[in-house]
Amino acid sequence: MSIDPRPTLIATARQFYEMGWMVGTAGNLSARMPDGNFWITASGRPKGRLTNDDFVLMTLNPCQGQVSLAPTQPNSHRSPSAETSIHAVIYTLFPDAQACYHVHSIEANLVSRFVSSDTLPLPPLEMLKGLGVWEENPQVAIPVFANRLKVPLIASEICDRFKVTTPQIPALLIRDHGVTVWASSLESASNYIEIVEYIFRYMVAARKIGFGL
Ligand SMILES: CSC[C@@H](O)[C@@H](O)C(=O)COP(=O)(O)O
Ligand SMILES: [Zn+2]
Repeated sequence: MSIDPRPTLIATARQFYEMGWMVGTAGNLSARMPDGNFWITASGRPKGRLTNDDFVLMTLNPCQGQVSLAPTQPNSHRSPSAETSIHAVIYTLFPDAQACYHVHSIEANLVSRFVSSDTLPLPPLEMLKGLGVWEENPQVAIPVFANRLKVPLIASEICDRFKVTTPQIPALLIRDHGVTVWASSLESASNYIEIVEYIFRYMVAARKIGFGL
């Protein structure tokens, strides 16, 4: 029997809420199960006060990259996150991804405005090792996508771009919206969120003191 990831997702959402990254109903978290289904936060639930009832089990249809409610879905009165299509694309493109986390921080939104292009260069910080970049003076950029009212449009733009160009780090930014990471475990996904948020805080602080990157 597989382990239910919901208690960990609840604790993680609470931690991110306390950091100011999942205020109100902002953000969504998901975890893939061994059978390929994934649990995702239900739409519009308060992320600092989630319960097991605030998750929806989804089935991934890898052929079409589409998702539907799993037949064994217990919380049928809940709708899945409005951003489920993005999680589905990540799980489809990255077979090793077991967790996908999306948060809204002030810093993520500020840095997404530092460029008008579709990638944002990151400073060559030691912290990048935590995202799997083991290079001296690494030249790494995070992909940036436009925010769109119709979330499946964002998902299909992510899919189209990542099918051609694999991102250097397991993270993407949606301009004026937030950051999404994916990882091979819940713990790593949590670490990745903390690391990208550290890098964004550094970038905002550096710009504040006129420190060129
Ligand atoms: C505070 S509203 C934010 C939403 O529009 C969305 O961007 C978000 O992250 C949460 O949506 P949800 O449907 O609850 O997963
Ligand atoms: Zn969002």
